[in-house]
Amino acid sequence: MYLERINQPNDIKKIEEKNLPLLAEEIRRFLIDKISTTGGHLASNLGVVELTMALHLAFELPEDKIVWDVGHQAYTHKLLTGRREGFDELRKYGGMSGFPKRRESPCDCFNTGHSSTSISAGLGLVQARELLGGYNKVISVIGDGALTGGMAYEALNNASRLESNFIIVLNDNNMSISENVGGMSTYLSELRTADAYTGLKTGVYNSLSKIPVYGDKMIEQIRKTKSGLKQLIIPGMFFEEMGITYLGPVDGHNVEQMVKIFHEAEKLENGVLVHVITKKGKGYAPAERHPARFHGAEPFDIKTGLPTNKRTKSNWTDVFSTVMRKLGDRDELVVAVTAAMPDGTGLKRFRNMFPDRFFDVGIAEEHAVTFAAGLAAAGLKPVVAVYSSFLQRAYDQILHDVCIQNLHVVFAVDRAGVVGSDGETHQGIFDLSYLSSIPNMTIMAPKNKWELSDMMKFAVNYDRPIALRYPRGTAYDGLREYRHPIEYGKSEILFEESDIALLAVGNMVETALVLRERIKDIGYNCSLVNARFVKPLDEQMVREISADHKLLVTLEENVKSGGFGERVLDLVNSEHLNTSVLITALPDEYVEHGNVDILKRESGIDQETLFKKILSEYVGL
Ligand SMILES: Cc1ncc(C[n+]2csc(CCOP(=O)(O)OP(=O)(O)O)c2C)c(N)n1
Ligand SMILES: CC(=O)[C@@H](O)[C@H](O)COP(=O)(O)O
Ligand SMILES: [Mg+2]
Repeated sequence: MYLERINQPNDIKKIEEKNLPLLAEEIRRFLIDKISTTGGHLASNLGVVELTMALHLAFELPEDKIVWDVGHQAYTHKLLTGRREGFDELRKYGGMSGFPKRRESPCDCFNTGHSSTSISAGLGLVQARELLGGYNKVISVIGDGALTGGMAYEALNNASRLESNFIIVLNDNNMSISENVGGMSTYLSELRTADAYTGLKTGVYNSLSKIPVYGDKMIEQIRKTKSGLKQLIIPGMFFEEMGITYLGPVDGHNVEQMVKIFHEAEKLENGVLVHVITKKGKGYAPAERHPARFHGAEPFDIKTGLPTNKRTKSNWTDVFSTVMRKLGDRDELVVAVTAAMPDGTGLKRFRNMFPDRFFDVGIAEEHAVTFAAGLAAAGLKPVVAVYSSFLQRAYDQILHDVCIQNLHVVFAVDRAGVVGSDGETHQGIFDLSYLSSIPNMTIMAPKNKWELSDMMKFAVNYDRPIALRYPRGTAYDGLREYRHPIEYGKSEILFEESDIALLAVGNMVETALVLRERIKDIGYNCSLVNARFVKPLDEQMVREISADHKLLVTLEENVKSGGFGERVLDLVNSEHLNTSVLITALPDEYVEHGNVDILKRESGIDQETLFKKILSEYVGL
């Protein structure tokens, strides 16, 4: 067992070269075995086993710094830096994160989770090295999918002036989560087949260099010519012209070749991009066949590749997916936009039915929003389906391009609230705050799956910026009989009594329903309001309910700061309404990874904690 011999950084260097393929095999078996029980990002990790080994062989950790873009592919890196035991608790509460974490190991030099940050961060480390010294090589590893993100180009542009070594490894598996998209992806496909031309390049240069005096000039001339011929002769022209040396393409499953090229790369005194070709899911047939399905896998049966836990109920995304298909059918102006998440957001079915009205723009949330603003300005009804935490990136585009112009863009904000095992980078707990602060924005949150459907219909028929947010996981299918038509800015009163009023946002209505039963069981009266609209706030409802309730309790799965509760409190205070307000929301903290129920408990928004808080508040009045 070679893997057992790896207990700390650089132990891989003690393994004989001839045994490295066996180590790679063991790593793959280990990852498949562990992830089949814990779940996790399997396909991307299987693809970079040899690449990671080569990096660890060529460089010295932690003195050299590897920045992993997104970071979902860093499992082999974790193994090779002595974190084998951590895999039993991978992505569990208190256990090892699924992403690089500086607090976890000195070999994790930069935290990631969101895409396309690695070149910027790497360049920062390089410039700091020049000023402060203290460490050695800096290597940013970025995928072809992540290279569709705008930040990557901003960083490349910035790196072009660099006069010291900075290695960028482009891990090209021709896949994002789904098929990769766009011009860069096409360009990389051409480069992938360009190794034939690498020989041509060397041959032409060798022949020319033998011609006295003029040979060198001709080589220089070829270098400067912006012709198609040059594209053939010098692969990687795009990067070369940016001032970044291009090396490759190299077989990302050949450790020896990669180590050699990394050693070449580290000799250069500028930015250098090493183009590495890998296969997503390598070594596990179901993942090779279905890389998207095994990108982020739930626990699965290794033999069949099928999920261990069969889903019996639809999740929120399924409901959104179905309603989008119906809306697309009914209204030809409805178009759909995703930033590289057709599977995760449920837009795949819309794409299959209406390919001309579906736009996957790559991992480019900022662009997605402004692009949608353009679509809306021309009269279409764009629905931007996006995860709450990824939409954070597009704050200015929402404000500057959509809301100032009051354009009709619908934001379907998925994964809103606590998402679980991806952890702090992915929790969707800020959207109510960041969206609420933008004038002209309307924000809704459905209590159950029927309301999600009704709200989507309402949103596409509205004519200004509008967002609705819903969580990850199973869609609530209770309270079916409460399906009052959606009225702009109006909440839905589900139970009207006195004493305590629970004002709940979206999925918190389900929790509030149980809380209400418990409150009533101990003898108090309790009303329950489904807020429906976070913005505009249903002020009339707050005024009326304040009149006969001593305590208003707001419930939301969002940080308190800038959330729904603060809006209610602000109204109560500013109008001196005769009631008290208890805001229940997430604290001003990042929520780490783990099981959603545990995380909610730790954050104080689980049913039990809420019950105690409400009672103690009410009794104390
Ligand atoms: C800003 C942002 N948007 C979307 C995602 C979701 N996401 C995670 S990995 C990924 C695909 C990355 O593709 P690539 O960089 O090629 O890595 P691979 O999985 O192919 O190794 C996407 C879209 C994200 N992490 N960050
Ligand atoms: C790494 C990444 O950002 C995605 O793969 C994310 O983990 C997907 O999350 P869901 O599982 O909620 O679709
Ligand atoms: Mg990829």
